[in-house]
Amino acid sequence: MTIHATLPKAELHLHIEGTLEPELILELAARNNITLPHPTLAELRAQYEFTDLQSFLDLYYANMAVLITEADFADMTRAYLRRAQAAGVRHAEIMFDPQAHLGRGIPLTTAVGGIESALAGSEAEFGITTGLIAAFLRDETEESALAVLDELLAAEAPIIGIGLDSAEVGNPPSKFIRLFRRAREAGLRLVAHAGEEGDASYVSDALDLLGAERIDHGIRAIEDAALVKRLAADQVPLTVCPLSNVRLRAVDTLAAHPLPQMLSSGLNVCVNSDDPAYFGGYVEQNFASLVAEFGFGTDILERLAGNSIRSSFAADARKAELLAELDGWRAAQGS
Ligand code: HPA
Ligand SMILES: [Zn+2]
Repeated sequence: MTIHATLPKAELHLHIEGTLEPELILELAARNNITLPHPTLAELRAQYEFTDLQSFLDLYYANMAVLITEADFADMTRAYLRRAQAAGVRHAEIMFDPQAHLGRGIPLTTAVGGIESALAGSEAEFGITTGLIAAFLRDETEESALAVLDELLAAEAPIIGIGLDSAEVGNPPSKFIRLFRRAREAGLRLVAHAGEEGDASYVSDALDLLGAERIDHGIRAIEDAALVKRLAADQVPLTVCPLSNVRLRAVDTLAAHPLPQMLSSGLNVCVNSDDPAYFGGYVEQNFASLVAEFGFGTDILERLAGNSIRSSFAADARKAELLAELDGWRAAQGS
């Protein structure tokens, strides 16, 4: 195993629907008698050339059509956990898109039940502790999100928090103030995508208007020096996804990615895979690309992994256990 795979880490920015590999899409389509618009592996794979966030989202939502039964959701989730174990992931906080499934006529209980049945066995089977986050689609209305949140709460769905994803620009945090207030009152943790395609104001508004505890992406915060100072002072966690940013052209090249500048500005950044089946790599491949591009050494890898563990919503005892494992990893590097 490479050192990027042995590095003990938490993955905090992961859309479970974005882990559907093309092979599994075809397998589930066959199992459910669904005819796909791109029915062969070659044709399907040819669709994975994205020009921006929306061109990715169009395929991501279309491919979800193969998820019909609880077993489908469970198989997808177990495949991710198996792959994450090989990537050195020891704790995973997993987002899913309840509205995307409800919109296709799939009951919430099917999606949540299937994902949860895989998560329930994760610690024993894969050594990965987990948390489930319901992400709301920011291009749908706040009323829709509120209704789905109420349904999740009424069903006592095993979620630890809520997030905000999908098309960012034109759907700012101010649209979801009531949603986040209600989730906070229900005792849920709060995260939001911000500053992926949207400018730095999306990041500050997610903090100020929504009370987000963690920002997914946040890379465009770097354009606002005052915001960078604030994020550094408050050590706001930013779940950065380098290969995603390259594939969705949020940055021109990996060499142009702001991660090194974010690190030198003292920001609390960690590395994540976002939608690994779509963006060319799981989390250890994100680390490997960063090492190849920027020459990050053991100290930076340890800092990034430490940030991921400390920024997680895992219990304090679990965080302490993983930080001790990270110490052990560092010692084993002989430095
Ligand atoms: O990278 C993403 N950005 C926004 N919404 C998403 N939904 C799945 N992946 C993403
Ligand atoms: Zn994301």
